Amino acid sequence: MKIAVGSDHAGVELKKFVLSWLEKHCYDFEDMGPYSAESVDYPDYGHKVAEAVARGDFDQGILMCGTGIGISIAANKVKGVRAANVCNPEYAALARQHNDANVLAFGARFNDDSSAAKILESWFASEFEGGRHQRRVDKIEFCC
Ligand SMILES: O=C(CO)[C@H](O)[C@H](O)COP(=O)(O)O
Repeated sequence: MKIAVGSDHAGVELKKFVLSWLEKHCYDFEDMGPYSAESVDYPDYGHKVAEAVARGDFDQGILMCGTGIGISIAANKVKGVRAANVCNPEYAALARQHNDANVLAFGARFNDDSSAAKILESWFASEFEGGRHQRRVDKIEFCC
C-alpha cells in the first residue's frame, strides 16, 4: 500500500513520527512536505496529498495540521477524496469501516507520538465494511 503524507508547519514534528511509524511497519510512503517548521498554508499540502490520492498515485493519504480541521476541509474539496479528521482510535476505525475514508487527518497540537501511533494502528487494522455503507458512500459524490 502506498501512502502520501503531508502536513503544515504545525504538523511537521508529528509527521516525522508518522513517517518513522510507516517505515517500521513496512509501508511504501512519500513525504509530500513541508520539510521545515517555517509557516506554510495548510490548503497547499491538503490539496497536494488529496490530488495525489485522487489521481491514483497513492492508495491513501495522511495529513496533519494543528487541529486536523483545516487540512481535512481542504482535502475534501478534491473529488474522490474522503478525508476524516480523527480524534481517537475509535474514530479512525469507523472512518475506514463506515466511510471508506481514504485520507486520515489528525491534529498535531492534540496528539503526541503515543496517541498518533494508536490512531495509525486502528486506521490500518480496519477495512471498509461495504453493504449499506457503500450505498451511503456512493451518495457522497452525487451532491449538486
Ligand atoms: O490547525 C490548523 C488549521 O486547521 C493550522 O495548523 C493552524 O491554523 C495554524 O495556525 P498558526 O499559523 O497560528 O500556527
